[in-house]
Amino acid sequence: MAPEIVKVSETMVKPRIVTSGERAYVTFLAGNGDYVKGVVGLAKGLRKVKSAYPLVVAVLPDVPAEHRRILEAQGCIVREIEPVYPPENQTRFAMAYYVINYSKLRIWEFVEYKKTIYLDGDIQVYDNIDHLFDLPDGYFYAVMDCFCEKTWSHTPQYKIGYCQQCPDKVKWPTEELGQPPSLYFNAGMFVFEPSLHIYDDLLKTLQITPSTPFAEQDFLNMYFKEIYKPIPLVYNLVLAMLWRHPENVELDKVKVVHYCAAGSKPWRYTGKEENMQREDIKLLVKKWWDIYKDESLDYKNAVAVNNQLTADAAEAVNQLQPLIAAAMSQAGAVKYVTAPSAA
Ligand SMILES: O=c1ccn([C@@H]2O[C@H](COP(=O)(O)OP(=O)(O)O)[C@@H](O)[C@H]2O)c(=O)[nH]1
Ligand SMILES: OC[C@H]1O[C@H](O[C@@H]2[C@@H](O)[C@H](O)[C@@H](O)[C@H](O)[C@@H]2O)[C@H](O)[C@@H](O)[C@H]1O
Ligand SMILES: [Mn+2]
Repeated sequence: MAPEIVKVSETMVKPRIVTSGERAYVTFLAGNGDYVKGVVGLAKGLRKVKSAYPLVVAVLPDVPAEHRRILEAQGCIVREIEPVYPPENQTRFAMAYYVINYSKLRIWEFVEYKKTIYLDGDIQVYDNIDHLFDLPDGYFYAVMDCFCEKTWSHTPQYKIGYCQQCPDKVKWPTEELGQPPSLYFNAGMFVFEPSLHIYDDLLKTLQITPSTPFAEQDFLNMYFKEIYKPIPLVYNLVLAMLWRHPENVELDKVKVVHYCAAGSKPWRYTGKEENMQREDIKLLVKKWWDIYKDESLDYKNAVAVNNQLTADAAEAVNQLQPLIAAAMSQAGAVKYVTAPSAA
């Protein structure tokens, strides 16, 4: 039986006055390596789709001052967080570096925002998704993951070829393995509400939860299991879906692309890894680079363009003013039109 995917309306049902301070996109940056390029690309992509909300970057202490400067120069709000480590145990993570991803949990402390959308640094937004902030409060929204990549080879679902993306292809053997796995989301993108209460409980629960191969992604799936609501795949295309479940993907409708397949990080792309010579992968990597290299999307240029447009508009009103006054005096009206002062 197919899981119920939340119907997302792209137009607000009732326009609600929201002070932009209530909402923000949040991403996470660790280390002094090249992920900073991913975050710069994300900041420019959100600007290109005219998102109305800021991008907050939660940085670990090891992110160098130069990288923080680059991000601030791109209009990001940079906030330092302390690392979060899972309890000591012998887990082998699917990727050794996943251990740092538990630090993502710090973003529940960002309670100056009522509603936030988390995006990995290896994600790009190609269509405006601000409407997701209007999803009803009290739930955890994210896109369902896929179990078919080798990174899942430690799981029973991988071993029997079961995937939640096609639950009828290989039936889950309940008599042998009990209940099928609960719906499982990819933790590279999710809509959530920061809360100090949840934050404290997350950290407390983490300390008594043995770590598992997909680190904080497994933990978040366990923790939010009761309130998780799947949203359409267009909001987080995990690249492996292109070759594992092409029947579920309409690439021209995809709004958010998650470059998480091995070898697909655009800023490191060599095309040598498996699947990386696919035409759709090459196109998506080029799309990412087109935004990353587009200087008109740099914060300083975008602000300059915006200021110029504002000044031009004020000048146009000033030039129109006497014509309006003359027309109104001819029409016998005596009221005087004053132009808005130039910003
Ligand atoms: O060296 C690193 C590794 C990871 N990350 C952050 O942690 C997120 C999750 O890691 P990654 O996206 O590589 O995991 P994947 O989605 O590929 O499994 C990244 O997107 C970055 O935001 C980072 O900043 N530096
Ligand atoms: O720390 C665990 C990570 O787990 C997830 O990545 C995985 C997952 O998507 C698998 O399904 C894919 O097979 C794999 O390629 C991919 O790396 C999140 O994207 C990332 O943000 C982070 O939570
Ligand atoms: Mn990722």
